[in-house]
This record gives sequence, structure tokens and C-alpha cells, in this order.
Amino acid sequence: MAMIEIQELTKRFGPKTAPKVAVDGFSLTVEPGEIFGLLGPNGAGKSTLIKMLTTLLPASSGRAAIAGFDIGRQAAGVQRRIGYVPQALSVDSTLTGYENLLILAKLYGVPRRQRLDRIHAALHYVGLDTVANRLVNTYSGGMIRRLEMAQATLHRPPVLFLDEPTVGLDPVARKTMWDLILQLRRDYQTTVFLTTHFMEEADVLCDRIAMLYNGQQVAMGTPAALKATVPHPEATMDDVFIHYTRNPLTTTNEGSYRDTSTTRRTAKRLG
Ligand SMILES: Nc1ncnc2c1ncn2[C@@H]1O[C@H](COP(=O)(O)OP(=O)(O)OP(=O)(O)O)[C@@H](O)[C@H]1O
Repeated sequence: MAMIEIQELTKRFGPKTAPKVAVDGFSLTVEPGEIFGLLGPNGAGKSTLIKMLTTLLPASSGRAAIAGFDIGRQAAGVQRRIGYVPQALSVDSTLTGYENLLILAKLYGVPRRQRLDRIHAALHYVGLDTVANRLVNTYSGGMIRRLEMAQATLHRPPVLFLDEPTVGLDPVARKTMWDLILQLRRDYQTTVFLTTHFMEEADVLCDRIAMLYNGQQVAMGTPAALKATVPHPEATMDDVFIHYTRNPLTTTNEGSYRDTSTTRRTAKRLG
């Protein structure tokens, strides 16, 4: 069974007479244990697609299923089988790492007798066991991201959605996150669906990549196959990105004020 199945998924914002089509007929199948990357310029529709797949936003049309559960009709089934690390901060910085996980354990319905063991195992897995009782506002950006990963995987979901998991992180913290994502796949066969603006990240981590532009899928394949489509010997993922999303006459490539302020806010909080 495919872990993520998407057919013609569409999201429109605004009035029916003049809608903004943020995601336009997106289709995709992701297999168990696959690490799939979604790339695209600011405002391309990446976060909107993730929000629909995680049941946070209703789709305007089309359908999708996660681990066999329909995102519209079986939202609770989907929610139990996914972990989600959003772009914005998802921890309470006035609590300790342990307390943040305790809240999530209760929310996910982890049985009381298992909670302590599960939380300590999760903290150990992301390398935060020695700082479990420190307030999160004393953590570095990389530690916060790892705590968010522990939160998102506490209930052992088969599918993990990561919206720009390494935004605002230094190269060392970024590499630690990459290792953690690969480790989750290796240890638990976790299927990962992530968005990123780092081409190297997509190249190193992802089995396959889809390129989104103006809400539409303009390319899809393995990093090697995508590079081979670019008329450039020794093409990099940067070349692939530019090839499929270049449009210097529009402002779409640069995103809106809203896109920029959201991204900056996230990076600033983590950095
Ligand atoms: N709630 C909303 N109301 C109206 N328009 C929206 C809303 N959310 C997103 N949009 C618009 O939909 C388009 C896609 O936005 P989205 O945030 O999904 O892009 P993105 O690819 O994730 O961008 P970034 O890389 O900057 O995070 C943008 O033009 C955005 O302004």
C-alpha cells in the first residue's frame, strides 16, 4: 500500500469569482520508507499542500489518502498516523523539553503507564536527554528542531511531514537533522514528506523530488533523473531549480510580503 496517495488535489483561496489557486491539480504516490522532497519558490504552494495532507486545511477539490485514510472523510485516522513539524515554532519555550513532550503524550493518548518511558526514549533518540529539564528558551535552534522532531514522532507515526525542517539552522545543526531523518527511516521505516529551499538537502536526503511552480507540478523524479533533464553538463540541483522555476518577469519567484515575513519570523525564532 502506498503511504501517500494524492489525486488532482487543488486549493483555492479568496472569492469564487477571482480565486487564488495555491495548489493546482497535484498528483503523487509516495511509497513506504521513501523520503520525498517538495521544492519550489516562495509562494509556490508547498505549505498549502502540506496543510491539506495533514488535514489542517480542507481541499477545494481532488482527493488524498495517508496510510490508506482519506484526508477529508477519515481525518482522525490520518491524524493518528502522521507526525508534523510545521514551519512555525511548535514548542512552548516557557516549558522544559520534558514538559513539552508530556503535553503531546497526553494529546496523542499515550497510555499513562507508558508515558515516562516513551518520553525518555524520544528525548534520547534526538540527543536531548541531558537537557530534558531545561527550559526550551535556553535551547539552540538545532535543539528546538530536534525537540519538535521528538514531539512529532512520540506516537510512532508511519508518515512524517516536515515543512522546511532546517530553516534558520547552521550547517552543523542542519547535518544533525539530516542524520536524524535518515535514522528514522532506517530504524522505523518512516515515510518522510518534506519541503525545503536547500537544494543540497533535497539532493542528499530525498529519493524523489517534485518541483512546484505557481501551484503546479512542473517536474518530478530522482535527483539524478532531474539533473539529467537540464541542458547543462554536471548540472546541480540549483540548476534544476532555476531551470524549472525561472520567470524573471513576474514577482512570483520572490513570493509576497506575507510569504517573506512568515519565513523570516520562523528563521529568526530558531536562529
Ligand atoms: N490563508 C491564505 N489566504 C490567502 N492566500 C493564501 C493563504 N495561504 C497561502 N496563500 C497564498 O497561496 C500561495 C501559496 O502559499 P504557500 O504558503 O503554500 O507557499 P510556499 O510554497 O509554502 O511558500 P514559502 O516557500 O514562502 O513557505 C501564496 O501566493 C500565498 O500567498
